[in-house]
Amino acid sequence: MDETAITMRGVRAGYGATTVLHDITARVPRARVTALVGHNGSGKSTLLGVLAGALAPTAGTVERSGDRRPALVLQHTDVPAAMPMTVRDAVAMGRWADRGWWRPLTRGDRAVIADCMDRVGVAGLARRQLGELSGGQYQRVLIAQGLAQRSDLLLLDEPGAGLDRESRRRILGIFDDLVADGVTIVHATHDADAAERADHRLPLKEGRLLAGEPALERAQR
Ligand SMILES: Nc1ncnc2c1ncn2[C@@H]1O[C@H](COP(=O)(O)OP(=O)(O)OP(=O)(O)O)[C@@H](O)[C@H]1O
Repeated sequence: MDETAITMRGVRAGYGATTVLHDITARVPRARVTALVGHNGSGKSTLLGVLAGALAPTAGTVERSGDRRPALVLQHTDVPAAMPMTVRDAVAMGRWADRGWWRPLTRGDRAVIADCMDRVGVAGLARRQLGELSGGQYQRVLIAQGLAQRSDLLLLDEPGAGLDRESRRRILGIFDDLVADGVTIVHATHDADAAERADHRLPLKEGRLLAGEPALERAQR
C-alpha cells in the first residue's frame, strides 16, 4: 500500500497577484496525523486550501493517492451557532457532496450519519440544536460532518481554536481513532500539544517550508 497520501512538488499559490506559498515540496504520510504549524499569516490555511483542491497552484503539482474528494472541516467559530439546525441535520449535510442536497437520504446514508456521530461522541446529542452546544461539541459535530463525506483525507483549520484543553485533547483522541481506521489527517494548529502529538509536522514561515522531518521516516517509527 502506498505510504504517501499527498505529494507536493514546487507548489506556488496565492490570491490574485499575491503569492503566499513559495516552492512547497513535501509529502503527507497516509493514515497519519500531519500538523501544519507556523505563525499567523505563514500560509497554513492557504496550504489547506491547496490540499483541498479549492485553490489551484500557480506552479508545481499536488498529487493525491486516494480517489475520494478531500473533506475540508470548518472551524466551529466560522459557523453561526444560531443556525436553526439539529446535530443530525448538520452531519447529514456531509452526504450532500455524494447525493446532492435535494435527494432524500437512503438507509445507507442514515447508517453513515449514525456511525459518524458515534465516532466523535455526539450520537447522544443528535436532536439538539447547534445553538445549544458547547464549542467543543460543535467542533466534533463539524468533524462528523466531514467524516460523513466518506473521505479518506480530512483537512482541518485549527479545530482546537477557542476550546479548552480537555476539548482539544478529545479532538486529538478522535484523530488517533480515525488514523487507526486508515484516515489521513492534516490540521493547522497553534497548539503546541497538538503539534507535538502529530506524527509529522510541516513548519511554515512566510509561505515557505522550513526544513522539517522526513515524512515517511517519522511516520514509520
Ligand atoms: N482570500 C485572501 N485574499 C488575499 N490574501 C489572503 C487571503 N487569505 C489569506 N491571505 C493572505 O495570505 C497570507 C497567509 O494567510 P493564511 O490565512 O494562509 O495564513 P495562516 O498561517 O493560516 O494564518 P492564521 O494562523 O492567522 O490563520 C496572509 O498574508 C493573508 O493576509
